[in-house]
Amino acid sequence: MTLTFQDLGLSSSLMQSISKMGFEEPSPIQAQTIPLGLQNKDVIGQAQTGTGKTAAFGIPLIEKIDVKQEQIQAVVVAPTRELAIQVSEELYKIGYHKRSRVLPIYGGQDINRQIRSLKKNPHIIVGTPGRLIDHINRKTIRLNAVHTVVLDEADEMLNMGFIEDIESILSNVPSERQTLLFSATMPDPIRRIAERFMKDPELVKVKAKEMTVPNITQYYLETHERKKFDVLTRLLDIQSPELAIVFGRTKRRVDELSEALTLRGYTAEGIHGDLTQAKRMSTLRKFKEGAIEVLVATDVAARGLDISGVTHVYNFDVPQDPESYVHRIGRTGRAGKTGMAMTFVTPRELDIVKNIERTTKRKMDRMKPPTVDEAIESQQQMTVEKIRSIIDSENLAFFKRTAEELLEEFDAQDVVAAAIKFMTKEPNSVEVKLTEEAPLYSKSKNKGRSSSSSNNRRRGDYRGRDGQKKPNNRSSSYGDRDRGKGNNSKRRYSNSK
Ligand SMILES: Nc1ncnc2c1ncn2[C@@H]1O[C@H](COP(=O)(O)OP(=O)(O)OP(=O)(O)O)[C@@H](O)[C@H]1O
Ligand SMILES: [Mg+2]
Repeated sequence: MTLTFQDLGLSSSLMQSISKMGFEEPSPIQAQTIPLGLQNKDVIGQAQTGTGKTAAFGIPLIEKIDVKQEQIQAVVVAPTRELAIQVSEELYKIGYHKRSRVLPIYGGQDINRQIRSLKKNPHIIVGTPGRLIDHINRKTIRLNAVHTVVLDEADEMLNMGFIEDIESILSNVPSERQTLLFSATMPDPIRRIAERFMKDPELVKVKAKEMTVPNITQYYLETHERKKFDVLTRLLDIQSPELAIVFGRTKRRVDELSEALTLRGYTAEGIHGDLTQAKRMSTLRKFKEGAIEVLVATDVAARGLDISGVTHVYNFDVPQDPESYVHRIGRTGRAGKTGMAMTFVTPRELDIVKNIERTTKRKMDRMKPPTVDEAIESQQQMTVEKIRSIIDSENLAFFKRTAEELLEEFDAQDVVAAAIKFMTKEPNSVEVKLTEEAPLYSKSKNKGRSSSSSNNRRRGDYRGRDGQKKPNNRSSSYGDRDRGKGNNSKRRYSNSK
């Protein structure tokens, strides 16, 4: 029998919130972490992307909040502003009926306004390390009543150079506390933090044969650097994703790709660490609302992002290492939904695919780059479907006389063919500029080569949050067989079974 949230002995106000959020049953990491959290045990949690780690710590954390006590009782530390916002929104929803107060605290926001918000006695704060330290130093935050600390995406905080800040935060909260740490990997510095600052932590590692969830179908396409862009646009035409994320290796790449896609008639925008906070937020908002179909991003920019409705991930440039592959494709196939991931590799990069497959213990299927004809064919197919649905649903009386006239003059087949041609998106060959990237060499072959995107790994990169997407009726006949399955309003995990 599967465990229910009821079995976990949650209070009625939390049960109410959880059911309003549409969660039917706990995900595996939740089933294991929530009881430990409620027993005040320290926990180190590791689980696949998109499997509900936020609620895994959020539910016990909020259960333990005493709303009558007007003090900060829990601190969640997250690597970026967008992630801090995303986590605090999820905690707000979980604590909605309990009326617990959550405040996100991050850099780039007016500090005086934050100080005023802090005076309103939030029960929980979710902050980025730098800004939390700032408030600790200014003594504008009182942490003496904190009984729970959560470190979310600890390895990412390490990558971003926050390790000392985290140590300093942990030294500033009462030692009689519970600490929960979530990390995709456990490099030594994180292990040391666990040894130094945690009490007998219980390791909750959701056993998964594979690092990636099974509901993402994974493909690789062998293609030459110069052909990648055409392959991408053909795939976009054929697969017609609802929302797609295209990953590029560098910031320049992201800028050039989003510009090139726009020139070719796609609604695309890019996010990376050099853009202003306001710009990144507005781009993410548009993407969540469906006003942008294609989001082009660097690895770090998209980490942890929980955007519902991302159906396709394209690795325009092969990812640096297996971990970044796992995080990239993990932007789709979240909460049990299905997704597709396509990784472009140049012939010299084929080793990297092998290496990823070895690490994730999952084979990628080979997909042949589509030809122009296939792209046109599928566009035609879409036109035909459009015509079918117009015939089914619309009153065409007004157009019939003209149709008769045309049919008197021409052969029926010619008339229909002309109409299909007119309605079908022609392949667009507007010239675009893309600077070539050198192939990435497999690490095992070429140790010590510095990573070309490491300059993206810096403070203040960002994430965003789930949103609703406008309905999109486009459909296609190729490559997206699983699309839309599982997008029902009840949210259920199927990837654990
Ligand atoms: N029990 C549940 N049933 C259905 N949906 C859930 C459940 N728990 C969480 N979700 C939803 O699943 C989505 C992914 O959750 P979350 O962002 O916490 O994943 P994560 O494990 O932290 O992923 P990442 O490793 O990418 O950070 C969210 O939209 C969340 O609301
Ligand atoms: Mg997360």
